Amino acid sequence: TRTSRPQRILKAVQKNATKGDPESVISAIDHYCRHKEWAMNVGDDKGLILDSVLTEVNPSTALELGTYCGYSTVRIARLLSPGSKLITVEFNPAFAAVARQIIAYAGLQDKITLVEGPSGDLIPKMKERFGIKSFDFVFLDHWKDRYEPDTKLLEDCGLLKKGTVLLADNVICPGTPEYLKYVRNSPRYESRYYKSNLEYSKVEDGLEKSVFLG
Ligand SMILES: CCNc1ncnc2c1ncn2[C@@H]1O[C@H](/C=C/CNC(=O)c2cc(-c3ccc(F)cc3)cc(O)c2O)[C@@H](O)[C@H]1O
Ligand SMILES: [Mg+2]
Repeated sequence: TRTSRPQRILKAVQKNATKGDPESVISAIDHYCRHKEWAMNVGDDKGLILDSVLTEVNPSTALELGTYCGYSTVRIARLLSPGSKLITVEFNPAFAAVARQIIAYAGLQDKITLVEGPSGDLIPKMKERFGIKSFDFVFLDHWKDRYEPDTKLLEDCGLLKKGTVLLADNVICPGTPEYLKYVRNSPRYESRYYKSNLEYSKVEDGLEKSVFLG
């Protein structure tokens, strides 16, 4: 096909959403992916859990691993208080290019810094490059076998503090067994599973919320 799936999602946003209105961008993507073609956005069902955890944490500094088209980026940034920042990491330039346009369409570019590159290289540079002391909130939604190593890397780089909340997508489907084992068995985390369903489907999936205890 001539266009990519992310490009078709962007077109659906430009056609059906209102510029500067994040809610309409979220709805346009959800409608397109539910009725036209599936895509790996966190989606509306798990999105409600993401919203409730975000409202509870009210992070000043948030990190997202795996931007893709920017759906959860917009979902997170729309709930941030004035002056709060979200850094999102994406290593596929084509996906990053679409995400930038969707973020701009939602009018949230001032709250979001999209950094292109692999998380493994970028996490150690967060302090020096972005003046981050630590993150209040981390959303993990990139390659599933990278959740555990990147969490350990965030710890080692001193980017987690007492009370930092990690929220991980897809802990059931496709599944993140090593990550679950790590956060559920480590004395340094208080973990809880939020049952839901895979985006735009009836298959079970869920989010794992893990609070770093310091
Ligand atoms: C190398 C690790 N570091 C990375 N650093 C920066 N960006 C990264 C990284 N990994 C992956 N990415 C990016 O994150 C995104 C990858 C997400 C991987 N997600 C999934 O595989 C996924 C897959 C499903 C799924 C579920 C059921 C199915 F039948 C089929 C697919 C559902 C989801 O919600 C998913 O999140 C891409 O944009 C990729 O370019
Ligand atoms: Mg996901």
